[in-house]
Amino acid sequence: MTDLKNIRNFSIVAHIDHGKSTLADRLIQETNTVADRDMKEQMLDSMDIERERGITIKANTVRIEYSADNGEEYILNLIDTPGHVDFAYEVSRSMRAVEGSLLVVDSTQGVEAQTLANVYQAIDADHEIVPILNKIDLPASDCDRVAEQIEDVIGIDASGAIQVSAKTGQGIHETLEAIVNELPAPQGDPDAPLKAMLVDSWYDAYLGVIVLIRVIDGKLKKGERIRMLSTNAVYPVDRVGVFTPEMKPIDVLGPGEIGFLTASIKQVRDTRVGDTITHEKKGTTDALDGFKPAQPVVFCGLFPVDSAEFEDLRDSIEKLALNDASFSYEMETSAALGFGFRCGFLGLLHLEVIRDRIEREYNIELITTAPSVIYHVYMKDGSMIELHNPADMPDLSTVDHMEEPRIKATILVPDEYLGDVLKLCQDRRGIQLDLTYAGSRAMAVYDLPLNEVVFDFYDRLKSVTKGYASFDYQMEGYREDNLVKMSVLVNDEPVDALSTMVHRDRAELRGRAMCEKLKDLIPRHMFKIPIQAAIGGKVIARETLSALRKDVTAKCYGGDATRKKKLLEKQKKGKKKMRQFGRVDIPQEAFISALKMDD
Ligand SMILES: Nc1nc2c(ncn2[C@@H]2O[C@H](COP(=O)(O)OP(=O)(O)OP(=O)(O)O)[C@@H](O)[C@H]2O)c(=O)[nH]1
Repeated sequence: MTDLKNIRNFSIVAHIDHGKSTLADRLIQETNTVADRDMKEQMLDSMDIERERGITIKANTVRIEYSADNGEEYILNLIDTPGHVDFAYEVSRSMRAVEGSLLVVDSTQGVEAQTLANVYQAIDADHEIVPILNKIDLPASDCDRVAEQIEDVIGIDASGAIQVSAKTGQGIHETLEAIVNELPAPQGDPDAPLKAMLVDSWYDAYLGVIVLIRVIDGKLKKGERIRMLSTNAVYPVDRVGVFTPEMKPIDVLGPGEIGFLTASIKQVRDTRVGDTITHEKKGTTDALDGFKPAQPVVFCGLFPVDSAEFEDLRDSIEKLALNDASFSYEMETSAALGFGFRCGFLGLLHLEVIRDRIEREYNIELITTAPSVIYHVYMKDGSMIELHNPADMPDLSTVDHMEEPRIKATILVPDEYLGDVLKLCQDRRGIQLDLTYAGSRAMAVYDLPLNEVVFDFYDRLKSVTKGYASFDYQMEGYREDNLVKMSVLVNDEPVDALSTMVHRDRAELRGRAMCEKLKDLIPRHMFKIPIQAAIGGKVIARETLSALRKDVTAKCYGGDATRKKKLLEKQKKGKKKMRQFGRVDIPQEAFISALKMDD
């Protein structure tokens, strides 16, 4: 057990790509926590997808031993936090497990929307904050300007900001010294009843569920029996340990320490992030401040392209859910797509990550239906339904009114692109709440319907600003609006997987755009195919896909058999990624592409 005054717990907050992971790697390397030969780039990003995409998804932790210039030995616990808006909830709870933050800002770029969102979370958690200006090795680095910006925009003192190059290692020693000298030591009572915070949990194929904890008071040893305060479930502890970053068993975790326990807990769902862990006997009854489980906000259907793979899909989804309590699923049947699952995600990135993993790790080709948010449908009889799937929309005559979820979005953008950003927000039914300037950049705050954002807002924002805008959001509750369900009919058959909720005023525009897109996406058939968008029974847009004149093999005159075979095979292959709706084959990509709006 380490003396409290020699422990420092911290996280790193930064905008994506400002160098958080590189800095963490460098701190680990400088203190020889990992032998140089074992040092892979981005030590903390352990999942393959994370490494490939260069994003940090799950919170990771490392314990660093550091001999400071004052001659004392310190334990520094770093909790790495995800950098993407979808995972804001994970950031907030990791923050509550530590006392300080390094605020990393790329000195060639400046403060971005994510920096703001994360640093406010750190301030909320009462953190001491050490500003760090990274990438000073680059010619475009401008530390004075960025330090001033940190003071203007965030409102913290940046005069002592440390100038660092996580690439060359410059400033790393100063950073370690600042962690020791400027961040506060944790407080806690080793003799009080055990009180530990459940920070995170995940599934490991060998060890079962691993629980990341921060001990507040008391001590935890292997072999003891613990109780989860929220459920009262009791488990015998098999192991306690720390991350170096490999898992290393230790005898006891004391106050102020961050480490893990395993306790033959069967699934991640049995552990609630933010929960209080204590001893079964003589434990504390005083739970940590309220925690709220992460709620999925975006829903979509996942169906196998090949319906024979349904059981494989079920298997993969169950396995993924074991490891990710914020991902929800239930079985769904679609008239068009057969058996599949309706799944809930924290946001679009989360959706993409899960979809990628199913396709890649389990080798199942998927059809993803239009993502939807949760609408509140108020019925004439006074009841309220949470609508997760437009296909389940009740008959309009029974509906009184509907509400949709709203967000508060913060966008930071260089002046010259501001006009395009305002237009984009306007087109997405946004209401401007605030518009301010910091240097040559504008900060726009908008109230926007979540529905208009989940699909491709971020992509559009990046494209109209050439990648210079940054964006962050938080949920703001529900508001009534004039919403309708738009169905799509292909060859007079409704395709439920293409139905979406839209604002009444935009339905025509949206419907027309969708029909035009589908006309390009659906291959021509031997017959004419009408493509229609409708609200209730009323058609609001229509396109016709003309018939194919000739058989693909017709020009072979039946003469060259191999060529004919080749053509047919090619056709078959093309078909594999399609699904049949009535007599029409619709390619997989149509389900997503048809919904992308080109504003
Ligand atoms: N020149 C230079 N490049 C750096 C420095 N620090 C980081 N980089 C580069 O900047 C890019 C982003 O760095 P990361 O450490 O992956 O950024 P991050 O903030 O962890 O990103 P997320 O994990 O997605 O949140 C990488 O290509 C790094 O090699 C630096 O000090 N100088």
